[in-house]
Amino acid sequence: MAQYSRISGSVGLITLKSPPVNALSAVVRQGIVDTVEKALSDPKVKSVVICGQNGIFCGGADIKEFAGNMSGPPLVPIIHAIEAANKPMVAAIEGIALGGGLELALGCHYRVAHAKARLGLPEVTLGLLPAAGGSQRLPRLIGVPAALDLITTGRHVTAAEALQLGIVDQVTDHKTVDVAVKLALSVAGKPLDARRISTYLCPPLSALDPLFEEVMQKVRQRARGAIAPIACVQAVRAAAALPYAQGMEREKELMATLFTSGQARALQYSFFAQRAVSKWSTPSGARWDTSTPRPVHKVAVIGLGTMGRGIAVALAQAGLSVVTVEPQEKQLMEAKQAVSGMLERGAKKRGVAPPLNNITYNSNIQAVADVDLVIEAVFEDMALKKKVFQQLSVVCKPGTFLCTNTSALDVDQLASQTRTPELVVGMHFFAPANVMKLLEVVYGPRSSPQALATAMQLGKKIGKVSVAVGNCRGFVGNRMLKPYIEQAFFLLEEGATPELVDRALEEFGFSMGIFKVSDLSGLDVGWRVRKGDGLAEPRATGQSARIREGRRYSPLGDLLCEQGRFGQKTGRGWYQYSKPGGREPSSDPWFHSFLKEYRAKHGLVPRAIDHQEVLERCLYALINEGFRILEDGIAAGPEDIDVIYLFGYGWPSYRGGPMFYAGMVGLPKVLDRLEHYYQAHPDVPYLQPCTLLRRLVASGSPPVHKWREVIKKLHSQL
Ligand SMILES: CCCCCCCCCCCCC/C=C/C(=O)SCCNC(=O)CCNC(=O)[C@H](O)C(C)(C)COP(=O)(O)OP(=O)(O)OC[C@H]1O[C@@H](n2cnc3c(N)ncnc32)[C@H](O)[C@@H]1OP(=O)(O)O
Repeated sequence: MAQYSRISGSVGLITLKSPPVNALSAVVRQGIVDTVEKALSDPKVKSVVICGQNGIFCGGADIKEFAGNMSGPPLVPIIHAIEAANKPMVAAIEGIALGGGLELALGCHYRVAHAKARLGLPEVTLGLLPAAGGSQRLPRLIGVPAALDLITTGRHVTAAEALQLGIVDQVTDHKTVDVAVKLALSVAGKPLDARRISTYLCPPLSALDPLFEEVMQKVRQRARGAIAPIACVQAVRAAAALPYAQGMEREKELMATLFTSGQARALQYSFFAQRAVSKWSTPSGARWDTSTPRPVHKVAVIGLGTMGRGIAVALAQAGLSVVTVEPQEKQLMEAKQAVSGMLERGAKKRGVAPPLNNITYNSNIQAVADVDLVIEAVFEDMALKKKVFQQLSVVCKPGTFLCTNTSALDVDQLASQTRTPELVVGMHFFAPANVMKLLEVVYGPRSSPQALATAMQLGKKIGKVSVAVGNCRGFVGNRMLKPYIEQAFFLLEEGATPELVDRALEEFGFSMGIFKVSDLSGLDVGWRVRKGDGLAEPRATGQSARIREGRRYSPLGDLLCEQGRFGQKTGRGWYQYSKPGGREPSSDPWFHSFLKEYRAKHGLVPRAIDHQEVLERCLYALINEGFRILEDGIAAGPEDIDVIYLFGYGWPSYRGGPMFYAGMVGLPKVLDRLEHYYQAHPDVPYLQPCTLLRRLVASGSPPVHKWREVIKKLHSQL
């Protein structure tokens, strides 16, 4: 709703009231219509201030409404009425003015922002464009290049930047509403024509066409298949080229296409999924709202390899006190230099002082005696990790949470090395740990709800999207990756090339195909794991060379590693590079003839494989494993899996995550294709459709937000 009052004798004050972010729901929009009418018809009122309650101006349109039938008064005429008013309208912006919230403010004749406010048009991140006049008013106000930047990226700007760009007229450290009222009093009765942004001409550009061509090219490259950024450029182009009314028509037309698109649905789903994962629960009944985290001020990081360094940086940047431990003096010194460099570069980017003093460097594990929480990040070796946990159990003060950054090992085995297994959880960061947003927080059967809640809270504090997951080999992300990679290997055996597989995946929207990713992260990583599992040993030639434990196995990755081809770091992998450490992959004739020989040796007759098959086999195998994870209770819901893939594995955001994507494709189709491929490859268990998928299809393929009900029923029957 919106509340109306009159203050300082002649100022009408309209307060948006719709917690938590004063989104413009139908009720709020109706409230604005009613209160604006009241203010304009009250002869005592000479000017009007619009603000939001609880220090928040407005978070934009109510995103929840987009999924249903939109009712209530539309926003565009409301903003037109405000701009056309014959009394000065002033927006008092505290907290945030985003999307429709900023568009509402742009309809006002003046804008005052609090110094801590953030403003932006983030519609593009929801698969939309600013269709309440934002795409037409912002370029008229701040010029085409700056508007293109804000609208196509959706980035938020600070009040200071907004002032510099000309989005707001004034920034204050004091009470924003008081300052806005003062301004409203001072401009009462003054002419308003020059304050109506829709009447402005876009600041002229010498070469409009080349500019838009250049921007469009850049945006297309960055968007990698997303349609909203393209539509945003087209809408701004209309602002630059057309009179306002025609520009608004174009804005509406473009929005109509986006509004009903699958991409918008996916992006809006992922907005809510991101928030849903913070409301975690476990099969044993622990929940986010009944578990109290303990405050964490001082954290230790054990091991300063690549992961440990990134974790230390992330913690220090969030203002935590960090104790690092690296027993090798030389490694310790190198790490100190590297970490300081990372902190300095990060601080320079953010325009703050580097938090160098937040970190101490130690070679003795005794240094962690008084920390609140430890994150172990030593080499991925169970025996080594067990030793560290035994030591931690002795050295740390009682009550210290002990976390491991393992990417796949059994958290419970590590917990059993300590006297307090209830305080042990996994905190699985993704490389580079100071950049990647994802954190898998892994609870074992003995982890306490408080330990889980504390790790989740710490993740949030350091800016991660944290997802609580159960303990199993590879947890959620890496467990699902296994069938995906396996299919990619099989496709090479059957006739595909790394180039073909990667192209199909990149056209789908991944920034890199699986073979390029494998070259980047190092083929030896998977090789070590396979060797540890007893899979990668040389076998006799013939049939048995491609069978392990009764199932189909491709030794292609092992064979490359045996040749010392570890990817980018050795300059050779699935592709070749100009030098060891080179970054630009190019097709490698050696690999192609090796593959040819390999197929011939194993009697494999290559066939034509198209993009469709690549996508179906790689992605549906991954999705099938996702269903198994849900079945096993390792992830609480499809949103958890999707958020993990969106933030940790480069899944294209406009496809919503693998589980959402399965729903978009249609569960019956996914089931049908898996059945087809399993029939063709009965020695590949990952292709066998799992029970939950079958159950969902049998229950009419409900939408993704209803899957939890089916999962619950399935669990109760098991
Ligand atoms: C044939 C078809 C024709 C089509 C024609 C269609 C016509 C339609 C025209 C409509 C034109 C409108 C144009 C305007 C569009 C928009 O405005 S889109 C929305 C733009 N705004 C945003 O993207 C902001 C989104 N929110 C955020 O970024 C953050 O939430 C925040 C505001 C910065 C606050 O962050 P934080 O403090 O970290 O809190 P959160 O946990 O993120 O959020 C708290 C709760 O608030 C909910 N929420 C936030 N924003 C919205 C919103 N805009 N709508 C609904 N709900 C919102 C969020 O989900 C959290 O909820 P809970 O999890 O339940 O607590």
